[in-house]
This record gives sequence, C-alpha cells and structure tokens, in this order.
Amino acid sequence: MTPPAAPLRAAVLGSGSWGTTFAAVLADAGCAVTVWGRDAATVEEITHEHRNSRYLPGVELPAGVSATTDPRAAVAGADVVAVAVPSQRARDVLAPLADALPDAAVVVSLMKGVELDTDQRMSQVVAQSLTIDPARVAVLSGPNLAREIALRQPTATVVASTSADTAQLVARACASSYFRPYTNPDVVGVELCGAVKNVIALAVGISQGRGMGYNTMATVITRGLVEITRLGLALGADAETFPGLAGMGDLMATCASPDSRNHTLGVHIGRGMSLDDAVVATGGTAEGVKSCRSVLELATSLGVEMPITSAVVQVLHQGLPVDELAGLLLARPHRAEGV
Ligand SMILES: NC(=O)C1=CN([C@@H]2O[C@H](COP(=O)(O)OP(=O)(O)OC[C@H]3O[C@@H](n4cnc5c(N)ncnc54)[C@H](O)[C@@H]3O)[C@@H](O)[C@H]2O)C=CC1
Ligand SMILES: O=C(CO)COP(=O)(O)O
Repeated sequence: MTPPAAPLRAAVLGSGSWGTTFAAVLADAGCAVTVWGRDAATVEEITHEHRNSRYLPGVELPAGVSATTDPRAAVAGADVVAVAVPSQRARDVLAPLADALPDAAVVVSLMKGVELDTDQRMSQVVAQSLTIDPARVAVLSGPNLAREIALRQPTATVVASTSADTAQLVARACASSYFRPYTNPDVVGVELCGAVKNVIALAVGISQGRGMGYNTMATVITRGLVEITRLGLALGADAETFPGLAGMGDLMATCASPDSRNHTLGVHIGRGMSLDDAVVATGGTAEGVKSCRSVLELATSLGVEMPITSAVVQVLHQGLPVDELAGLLLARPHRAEGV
C-alpha cells in the first residue's frame, strides 16, 4: 500500500482579507500554514486567538494557521508560497526573499493588479523579483470574495500556470469541500481577467452611485468583458478563458457584491466623493484605482481600444466630471457588436 502523501507546507505573504482567508482555505485543505504579516498585533491575534478582527471580523480561523512578522521564517521549508499583498507593493516584498525561497517551492499570485511603471502582470513581477523560472509560478483567480470564502461558502477558482505540475500542486494544496480549483494553462488570460474586472467594477459602481439601474449595469459588464477579451487576445490569451470563472465569473461577483472594494469605491465616486475620500471610506485594497492606468497604458501600446477603462481613468485621475462619463461612452461612433 502506498503511504498517504505528506501534508504540504504553505506560506502566505500578506495578512489582509484575502491572505488570511486563503490561509484558512489551505489549512482546511490539509496544509500546515504560516502567514507573514507586517502588523505584530494581527500576527499575534492570528496565532493565539485564531482571528483577524481587522480584516475578517467575526470569522474563526482554523487552528492550523499561525503567523509571523518574519517573512524569511514564513517561507522556510514551504512547498507553496502564496502572495496576497497589494500589487504595487509586491516587488518590494518579494525581492528580499529571493535567496530565502526553498528550491522546490512554487509561488502562487493571488493578486489582481498590473504594476504601474512597468505595466507587468503579477506573475511576471513574481518571477522577476524572486529570480525564478516562470514555470514555478501560478496565478489563482476567480469569483473569490474573501469574506464569503472565510465563511466557507462554496465557490470555484482557476489556477493558471505554464507548468501543469505547478498548477496541479497549487490546486491540490487548496482544494476542499467548499473551494474547487480548475487548472488552466492560460496565465495571461486568467491574470488579465482578474486585474481588469476591478476597473469594470469601478465603472459599474460609479453608474450605481449615479442612480443607474440594471440595464446600465448589464451593459457595462458585457461590454467590459469585450474590452478584457480584446486586450487578452492581443496579448496571446485563449478566447475560452474569458467566459470562464476567471472572466465572466469574477466580473459577476465583483460587479454585483457590496463586499467588493472596487465596486464600493465606484459607488462613492458616483455619489460625488473625491478619490482620496473614497479610498478612505472604502478601506482595504481597491486595485482598480491604480491598475486602470497601467491597463490603459498596456492597451494603448498594443493599439487596443478600451473605452470603459479609459473613461474610468479620466474620472478617477484626469478630472472628468462623473456626470459626463455616460455621455462620453454613448457618443462613440456606432459599430457592430462583438470583440
Ligand atoms: N479581498 C478579496 O476578496 C480578494 C482580494 N484579492 C487580491 O488580493 C490582493 C490583496 O488584497 P486583500 O488581502 O484583499 O487586501 P487588504 O487590503 O485586505 O490587505 C492588504 C494586506 O497587505 C498589507 N500591505 C499593505 N501595504 C503593504 C506594503 N507596503 N508592504 C507589505 N504589505 C502591505 C496590509 O498590511 C494587509 O495585510 C489584491 O491584489 C486583491 O486584488 C483577490 C481575490 C479576492
Ligand atoms: O477579487 C475579488 C473577488 O474575486 C475581490 O474584489 P475587490 O478587490 O473589489 O474587493
């Protein structure tokens, strides 16, 4: 009889809402998990009280999750390292760990952003800053609002990697009775879906903040998916990814849920709040605020048209009055539907 496989050891970098929730997912799937967090009080609370009251109030964490403020200790001996810090901070967090990462470890990005300045996707940032083969990197993305998962409500996700072995290892590490991973070799498509849906959720939030209803929401979501698809195809993604969990699935969850920070921030903007005030009122990381600019830059460099993304950039960063947004989009030349 073959002995049962040894439990995997996992590290999670980032003790915010998704990092802490994913640590619980990994523990429920049978991994021994260490979370790295910057904040000593949060680290203490996770380890000794099995809670993270700042980011996941009311949620009890599995006993198999402990935490440390030392990132090198967190990754020591890990088979799987998950990264859940704000995208724009990933490079600073990871680069000092390049010589601490175990040789056989795979790294999974949980982040949904595109780096400003370089316009790189997070899997590219991960591989570069840790100086590892991209085949050791995976991306996990899907309709995965942290709070629902922390309450163990069922959902599915996509684990993408250019290496089937890497994707399967990450899927094995996180699969449980409430969390179902599907693997996909299309890293570019899965990753773009996760980053750009945040921009579309901002646009939906803005329209709802202006009092618009479901027709507007459905129009923005549907044409938003067209924009995401257009950019993805220009970058070599697989067309089948976009109607899947990482594409349509995540768009639906993020654009519909009041738990989404991007959606919520958009509502504040739609109601007339300044960007600075909306960031504070929303709390947590709303990746679309920064990534809308890098996504638009990427699209422009490829000659890809992204009118909703462009309108969000204009409202958030270039002073376009919110009540001119709809007119701007609807005044565009008429065309045939489709990508
Ligand atoms: N919350 C969610 O439902 C989901 C979030 N994500 C993605 O996960 C990533 C992390 O998001 P959340 O955990 O939700 O954010 P969060 O705002 O809840 O937590 C962010 C964490 O990063 C830490 N942090 C902030 N600045 C930092 C810095 N300069 N250096 C190191 N750490 C820093 C904070 O202390 C905190 O622990 C984002 O890319 C987000 O798009 C993906 C799926 C679901
Ligand atoms: O990515 C998410 C759900 O899949 C979370 O969305 P927000 O980052 O907008 O909260």
